[in-house]
Amino acid sequence: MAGVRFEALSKTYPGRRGSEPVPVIRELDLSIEDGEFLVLVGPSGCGKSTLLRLLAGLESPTAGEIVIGERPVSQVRPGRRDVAMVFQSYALYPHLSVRDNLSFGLRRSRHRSLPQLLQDQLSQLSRGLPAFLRVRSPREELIEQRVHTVAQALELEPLLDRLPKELSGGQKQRVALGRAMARKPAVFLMDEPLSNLDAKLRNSTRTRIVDLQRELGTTTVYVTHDQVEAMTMGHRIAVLNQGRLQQLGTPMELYRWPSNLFVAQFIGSPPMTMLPVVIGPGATLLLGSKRLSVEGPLATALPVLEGQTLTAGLRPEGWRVAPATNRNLPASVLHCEVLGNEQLISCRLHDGDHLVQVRTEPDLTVKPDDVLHLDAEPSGWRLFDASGEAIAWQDPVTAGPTLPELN
Ligand SMILES: Nc1ncnc2c1ncn2[C@@H]1O[C@H](COP(=O)(O)OP(=O)(O)OP(=O)(O)O)[C@@H](O)[C@H]1O
Repeated sequence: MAGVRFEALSKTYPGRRGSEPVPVIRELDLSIEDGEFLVLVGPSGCGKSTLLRLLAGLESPTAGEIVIGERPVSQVRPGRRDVAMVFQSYALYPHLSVRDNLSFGLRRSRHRSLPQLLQDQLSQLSRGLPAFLRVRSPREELIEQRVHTVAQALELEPLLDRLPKELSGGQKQRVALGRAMARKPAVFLMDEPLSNLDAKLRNSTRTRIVDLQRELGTTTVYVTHDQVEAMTMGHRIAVLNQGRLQQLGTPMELYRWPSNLFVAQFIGSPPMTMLPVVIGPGATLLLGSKRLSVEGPLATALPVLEGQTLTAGLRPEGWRVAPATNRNLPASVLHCEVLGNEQLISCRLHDGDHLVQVRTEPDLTVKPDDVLHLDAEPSGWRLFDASGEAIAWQDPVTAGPTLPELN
């Protein structure tokens, strides 16, 4: 097993017929620990699949290096990189049984002497014969053993003799996972492997992947668009935008302390509400006629910022529906969604006409056009400057606030 390092990695596709070249990955530096489960997220077209393809060797970098373990691999052919990729489309061989799909990568292994090759051929040819006539090379035995272990782990044993067309989507995806696992690669690459599955199957396969990764300890890079997968599966999340790394951290670090506006709005569903505020005296934010208090690490940064206009963000659970006072914010309800265990209310603040998403308990009865009075959790505020960088976001290493740079 091995960690992975991207060192100043860039990939630019040549433009078509005289059009501009397309930079897709831009000077990316990122280290993935040995045994880590890293989730890669970002908007469509930000370069996630390209990064996986670069790591797998299906694309060559324009500049920079990729290191697997301690080995630079930019010049190494895909088959020699010891990585296995699982795609959204499963990519099973339609004419091969589940058993043969699982063992396909193992049979293709190249380092064999001529006698081994002959022994393996003989072993393959005799597969259809009655057991007492069959010749089994040691390698063939090993392959059978691996297929058996993987089939057991993924509950594929009853399906081993079926063809892919005789499987459900979830079963096909388990075969695709099994094929990657059977090879015991140094690194697993997974490109939205669950996106073709229905919600229930997605949940069960998600936990199965997490358990398997923990058991095998194989370094894994997992691309997804799904917020739940991003928050629950990985040790860390890397957020990409336009080929640049925006933030790397544990799911809760990114959720609680996004390092910029992009991450704040990309991580979390529904996203943070963003409001233009002026920093007032005594750790307060001025929004229209209202004064909102701030507590926590951010409050210590506010005195030096007094008078500045910044963007303030609050997560949906940072708002609370409260009895009317002259301190809280009146808002008109636009619509509500009851999701069983919670309710999401979209409303429009009377101060400044801003849209706000509020997460409440499901039993609160509200309807469109009702007026609610909202309190903001003082420690829930996050602040961003004009360039979109977070102010005083908590440094996860020191767990202390990073104070803003003063001009
Ligand atoms: N072979 C290619 N030639 C030119 N441009 C390409 C090529 N492959 C990808 N691109 C472009 O590179 C950008 C990144 O593509 P990539 O598939 O890596 O994005 P992604 O983040 O995986 O997107 P999605 O989430 O939609 O799958 C896109 O703008 C895409 O059009």
